[in-house]
Amino acid sequence: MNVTKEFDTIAAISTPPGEGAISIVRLSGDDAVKIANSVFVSSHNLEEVASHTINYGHIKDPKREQVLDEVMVSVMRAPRTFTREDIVEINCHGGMVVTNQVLQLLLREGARIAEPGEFTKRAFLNGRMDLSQAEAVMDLIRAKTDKAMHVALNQLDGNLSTLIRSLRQEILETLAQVEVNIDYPEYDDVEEMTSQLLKEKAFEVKERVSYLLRTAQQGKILREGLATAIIGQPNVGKSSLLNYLLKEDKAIVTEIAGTTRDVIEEFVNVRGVPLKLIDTAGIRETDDIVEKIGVERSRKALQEADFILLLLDQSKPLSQADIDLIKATDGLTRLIILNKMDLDSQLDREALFEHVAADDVLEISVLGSQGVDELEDKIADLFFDGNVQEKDATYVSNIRHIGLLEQVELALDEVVNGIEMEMPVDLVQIDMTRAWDMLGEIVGDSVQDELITQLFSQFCLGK
Ligand SMILES: Nc1nc2c(c(=O)[nH]1)N(C=O)[C@@H](CNc1ccc(C(=O)N[C@@H](CCC(=O)O)C(=O)O)cc1)CN2
Ligand SMILES: Nc1nc2c(ncn2[C@@H]2O[C@H](COP(=O)(O)OP(=O)(O)OP(=O)(O)O)[C@@H](O)[C@H]2O)c(=O)[nH]1
Ligand SMILES: [Mg+2]
Repeated sequence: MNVTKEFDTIAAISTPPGEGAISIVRLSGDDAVKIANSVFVSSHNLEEVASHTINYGHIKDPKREQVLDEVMVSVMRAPRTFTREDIVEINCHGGMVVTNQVLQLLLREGARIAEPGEFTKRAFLNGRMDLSQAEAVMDLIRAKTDKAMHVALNQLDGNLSTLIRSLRQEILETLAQVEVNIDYPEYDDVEEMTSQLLKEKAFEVKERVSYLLRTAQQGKILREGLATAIIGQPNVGKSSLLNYLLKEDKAIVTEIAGTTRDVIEEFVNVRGVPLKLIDTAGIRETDDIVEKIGVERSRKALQEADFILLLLDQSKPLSQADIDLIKATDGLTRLIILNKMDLDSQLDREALFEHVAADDVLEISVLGSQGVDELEDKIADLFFDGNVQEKDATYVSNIRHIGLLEQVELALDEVVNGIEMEMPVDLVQIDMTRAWDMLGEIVGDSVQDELITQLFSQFCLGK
């Protein structure tokens, strides 16, 4: 780790902007206590209070003899703190004006405004957590469902780190053994033995990396939500379905075809699967300029979606336009939904099954709340393979981690191939070492300064 450590004292407002009951201004660094004390008026002297205490008093601008706020101030002495530095947290009354003035005062007294994520960055640089744990802090804040939260918490606990470290350790031991064999060849067939060892280990580690990558698809969905486009012709009930799943009247529903003009996105949790639901304008030929743009956006949403709910109105005959949409979504992950089952059927099922598998078709009535439970079951089944998820399973959900693991997989493949092609051991060693390096990047044992800077800059201010 060669990111230069800075020990100046940083300050930021760590609570969300706006009105609240309390807001917290946080300081971290060597001078945190001194700076806070210089603006704190109280019977407690912060430089003398016991660590991990909270202390009542007032914040006062020493130059202007003006009291800014009545506060509670926590003092936490290094190293048993979040950043492993001295931390002071000033609990202000939760208004933006007062809180900002307190912050300004601290900056005047010698603190520097923190960059986004800088507190967590210090926790990382000071060795309190590794990179994947620091990334989990952000995931935790952004988690949109229980499951996503569990994945993040699990990663914050260091479970992914432990797994990655054990893989690294195994590679390292193998590489060490290879060195020993090369330096002290006791047997004639040492070359052969060494190759076999490398091949076996590369294979073993690769299996485990591949397994982790298989969890990634689900992990990514848990984190970002599954982009799910509701498409179909005008008036089939797309917006009605969105509202039903959301349990909220979000989108406008009318009996007029062409009601939805723009793409509407909403996040909804369906049996633990986080869906980013996208309601679209009904797709049809039209001369209306606004509707035309809407239809174009619908087609774009269709292309970008991970998952498609194609709605048909079963109270109408199957039209060429329906068939066109069925064809356009062929090969994509989709469900065909026949809506308006409360009405008499006009849709020829046999004609439909010429184009789609019966298994992919579901009959519902949004208005009559029929079949929607089955729809939710089906969505959950599709994404969790019908298995009950282990609550504590370790997922890889971070795109950076996924990219690195894919490279590790490739490097390990090269090891296996290299040996099968009887390449010299020292060349194969290079690939094995590369796999070790890239695993290190996940936990941050070997990363570039720029990457660290870039990663933490995505954090919230004050975190
Ligand atoms: N007011 C406040 N609430 C907060 C935080 C914070 O910084 N301030 N956190 C920030 O995100 C989270 C809590 N995370 C924390 C993690 C570690 C330590 C800490 O002091 N760790 C010490 C051990 C402390 C002990 O055992 O007594 C250490 O690791 O050495 C503190 C907070 C959520 N709530
Ligand atoms: N009978 C019946 N009517 C329904 C059902 N679902 C929706 N509708 C009605 O169908 C009409 C159109 O519904 P919307 O949800 O606006 O349809 P849409 O697909 O979003 O239409 P556009 O936005 O115009 O593309 C409304 O009058 C709904 O009340 C259903 O299951 N049964
Ligand atoms: Mg609509």
